[in-house]
Amino acid sequence: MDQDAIKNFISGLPKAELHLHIEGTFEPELMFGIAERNHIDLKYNSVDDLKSAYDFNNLQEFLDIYYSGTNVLIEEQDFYDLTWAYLQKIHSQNVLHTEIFFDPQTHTSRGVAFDKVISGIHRALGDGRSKLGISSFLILSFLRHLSEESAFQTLEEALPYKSWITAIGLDSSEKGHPPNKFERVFTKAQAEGFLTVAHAGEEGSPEYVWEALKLLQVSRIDHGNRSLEDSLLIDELVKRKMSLTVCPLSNLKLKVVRDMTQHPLAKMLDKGMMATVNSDDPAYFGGYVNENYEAVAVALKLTKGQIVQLAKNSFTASFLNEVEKKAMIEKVDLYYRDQKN
Ligand code: HPA
Ligand SMILES: [Zn+2]
Repeated sequence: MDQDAIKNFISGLPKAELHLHIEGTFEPELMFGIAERNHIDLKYNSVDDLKSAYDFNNLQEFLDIYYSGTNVLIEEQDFYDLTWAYLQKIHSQNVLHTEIFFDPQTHTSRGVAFDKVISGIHRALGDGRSKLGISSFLILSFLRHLSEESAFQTLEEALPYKSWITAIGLDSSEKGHPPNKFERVFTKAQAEGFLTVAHAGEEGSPEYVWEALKLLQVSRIDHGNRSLEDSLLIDELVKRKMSLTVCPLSNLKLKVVRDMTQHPLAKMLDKGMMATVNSDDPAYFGGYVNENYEAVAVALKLTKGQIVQLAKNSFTASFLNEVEKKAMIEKVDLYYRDQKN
């Protein structure tokens, strides 16, 4: 398959996205627009000036810029606009279902009310459903560089909005902030009925993945790249059919992998792991879901069958119910069959 054929095949393929930080979809053009209407000065003179700062050596260098970009988000409408722009974008990429992280502490710590953040996102997701036919779930993610107490407080603030939130996640600076720091708050979250996921094994050691499984009882591991360093862990992940939400362009931009040809995704699939492809923070890493599929498909010379497997995995690993999953997977099969004829 040449590159155009791969691109076309991926673009029509029905997909789900399971690892996406809504704050990471903040495109520079929208950032400048919202900054202006909120009368906030960005320290960059232009979109190009801002984009030139998107050059990272590790996760922390990215996070510093990512958090500073959120400073212009103040009103409910800002969170709506941010989410709506993302939904329109993925609609053009044939993403039928998305499960979105949001980081409330990034906003509440600046004095923006939890209600404004979640109401704007929730309203856009409702419009995504009614106007674009995109189904979605929301995942509240704790910032792991902050304290356990702050996570407990955030969970408390979320309880009145329980019906809008499907799962609790864990993101931000991984090293030095192992999952065990959040065991008690995740236990409480589960008792309140939330599912759990956690970023683990992006920069952190395989031990962080073990902890996420055993202490946080996660339904998915976000990233999980470094799991491949531990053969017992690989066996455990395969046995549990544990899904990994892998983010290829993120891994490249944050230097988790040296080169896309070295990306562990092919190895994960070979070993029978439930890997999925996602965009993480598309406005910062140079691509949405389709560009992530394309990058790995080309670099790792994936077959059409493997690309289709990734799309099916994205639905299998989602929080949709079994009937919904089956219907989505049938759409993938139908597409593949049509493409063969
Ligand atoms: O890839 C990530 N890792 C950890 N925290 C994050 N917050 C946004 N993206 C990420
Ligand atoms: Zn992430």
